[in-house]
Amino acid sequence: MCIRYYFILLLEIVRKKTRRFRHCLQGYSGDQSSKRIGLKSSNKFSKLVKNSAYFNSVINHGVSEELMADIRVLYNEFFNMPIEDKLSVYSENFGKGCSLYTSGLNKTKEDVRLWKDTLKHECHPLDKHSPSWPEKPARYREEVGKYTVEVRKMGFKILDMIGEGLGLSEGYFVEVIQEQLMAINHYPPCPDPSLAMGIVAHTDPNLITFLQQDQYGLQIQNDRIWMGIDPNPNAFVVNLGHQFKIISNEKLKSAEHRGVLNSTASRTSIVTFFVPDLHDVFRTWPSSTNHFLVMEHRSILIDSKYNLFFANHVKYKIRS
Ligand SMILES: O=C(O)CCC(=O)C(=O)O
Ligand SMILES: [Fe+2]
Repeated sequence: MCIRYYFILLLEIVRKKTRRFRHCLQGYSGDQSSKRIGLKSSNKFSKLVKNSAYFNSVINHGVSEELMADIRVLYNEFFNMPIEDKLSVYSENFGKGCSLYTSGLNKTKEDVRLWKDTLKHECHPLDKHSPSWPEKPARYREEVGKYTVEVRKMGFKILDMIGEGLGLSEGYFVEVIQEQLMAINHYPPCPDPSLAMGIVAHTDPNLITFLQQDQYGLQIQNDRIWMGIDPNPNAFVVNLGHQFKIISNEKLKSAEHRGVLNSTASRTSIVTFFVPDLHDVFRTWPSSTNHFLVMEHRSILIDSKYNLFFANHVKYKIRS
């Protein structure tokens, strides 16, 4: 579906309505930006996450490598299906439910084109959401269902470890996490990667994100320098979102990241977002924990500006 954008992009360049991204031509230069850690030692994990503005690549996470590989194959099949097979889930109305869309969500306001197709849907509870998932490939619902359950287990294990560092009781996040969403971003090879972006610089607005990837393309910003994240297909990249920054009193940071393109290989990132209801967080946050900022944000968030706050937050910041 992306290919039609090529011509739009060329036209925009001619009309000087867009610019070239030199940084897209940079390659992956080693695993400088993420620390690879196992899930054995919770202390080590919470310390690392606390002291690091970086993403962390998690290994020994408990999700089987076989399942991760199957999911990779499944999504490659999905995105390579004929358009007619994908049309049943195609939608440009980003809301609840399952949708497949090309480029960004707000094309008229974008000042950069995103060279990607994204499939997104909710995951939990499974029996409520899986009937809206794609019917093809035929094993989609069964396999992705298994995956969401495994990722959920891993997610709460990691959250418990981080929670320990914040003084929260075990299982705290199970009580407040309301939504588990998946976004699968497919970036086909781009004839000229300097004309477009995969996904522009942003921090995730949710609590925590778990990302599986197969090719280089994900970068994070550190001290104003963009650095590549190791594309280890068996690791999960754990990325703290803006909600974590709020509820941790800014002890934890959410890193700005983006996805760049390449001209030879396609790339797929399989991303799971955990989203708590912040009302629940504020209601249940233990009084023994220092939560000055939680209190400060409560007034901002628990009112009519709540939606606006997140809408503004996800508004992409374009940097070249
Ligand atoms: O594709 C990637 O590596 C990044 C995706 C991402 O940041 C997102 O979906 O929020
Ligand atoms: Fe993101």
